[in-house]
Amino acid sequence: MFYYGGMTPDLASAGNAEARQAALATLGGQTRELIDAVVLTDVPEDEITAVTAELAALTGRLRTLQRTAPQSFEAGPDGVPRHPGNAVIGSANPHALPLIVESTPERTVRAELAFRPSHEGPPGWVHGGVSAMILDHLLGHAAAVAGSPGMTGTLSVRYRRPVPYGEPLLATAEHTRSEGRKTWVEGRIALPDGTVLVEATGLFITPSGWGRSGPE
Ligand SMILES: CCCCCCCC(=O)SCCNC(=O)CCNC(=O)[C@H](O)C(C)(C)COP(=O)(O)OP(=O)(O)OC[C@H]1O[C@@H](n2cnc3c(N)ncnc32)[C@H](O)[C@@H]1OP(=O)(O)O
Repeated sequence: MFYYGGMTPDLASAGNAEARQAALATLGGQTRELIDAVVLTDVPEDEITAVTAELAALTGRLRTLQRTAPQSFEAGPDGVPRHPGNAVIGSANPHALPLIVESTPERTVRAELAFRPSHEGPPGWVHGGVSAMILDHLLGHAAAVAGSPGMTGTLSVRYRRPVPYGEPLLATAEHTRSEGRKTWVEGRIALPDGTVLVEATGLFITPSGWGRSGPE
């Protein structure tokens, strides 16, 4: 486990910290709804202007006290690692789906997901960079589950078919081999019937000084 710090000591204490994380996750979820509403809105222009003014006021309230350090990366009460600020899995990060990654007994990983309208790239389809980001994280998680946590060295993505948003999909990944600090992983995003839409292979490097759980 590693900890970036960033929370004041009183907030980091027990139940207080849990309640705060829950509140931040709720804020993150509401903001995701806002982002999609903005992307899809068709209200009249004067309403857009009025909402924009209200949002500016809300943004100002949140900016009155801002963290200067990243969110912590730590185990939750259920023992599952969590990183609320992460762009892929972070409950408190509106950019995150958030992806919920499960490990299998075979030490592979899987995540059920549905992209959002805000992930659009080509009209009606998901942006290729967003698919790559999801696979990057999932492959990294697979390397970690296999006992070789690391940073992405290379990521190769093959886009087989356009990826829809708003539909259930399944992402899976598994470790293929390791040599010293280098670990190769592969994964894919597929339709529920198994049709592969995007597949990726990645090389993850365990930086010197990291243990089997990440930075120490
Ligand atoms: C559970 C959570 C999952 C989270 C997943 C998140 C994934 C991410 O997004 S990580 C962020 C994106 N990646 C990065 O920012 C990485 C930036 N790069 C770095 O920090 C460093 O270059 C790092 C850590 C990859 C390698 O640094 P370092 O440990 O000094 O490696 P170094 O000693 O030079 O090389 C070790 C070996 O790896 C190889 N290698 C290093 N970098 C690369 C690379 N990019 N591509 C291919 N091979 C590489 C070297 O050739 C060497 O091989 P060999 O042992 O055969 O000679």
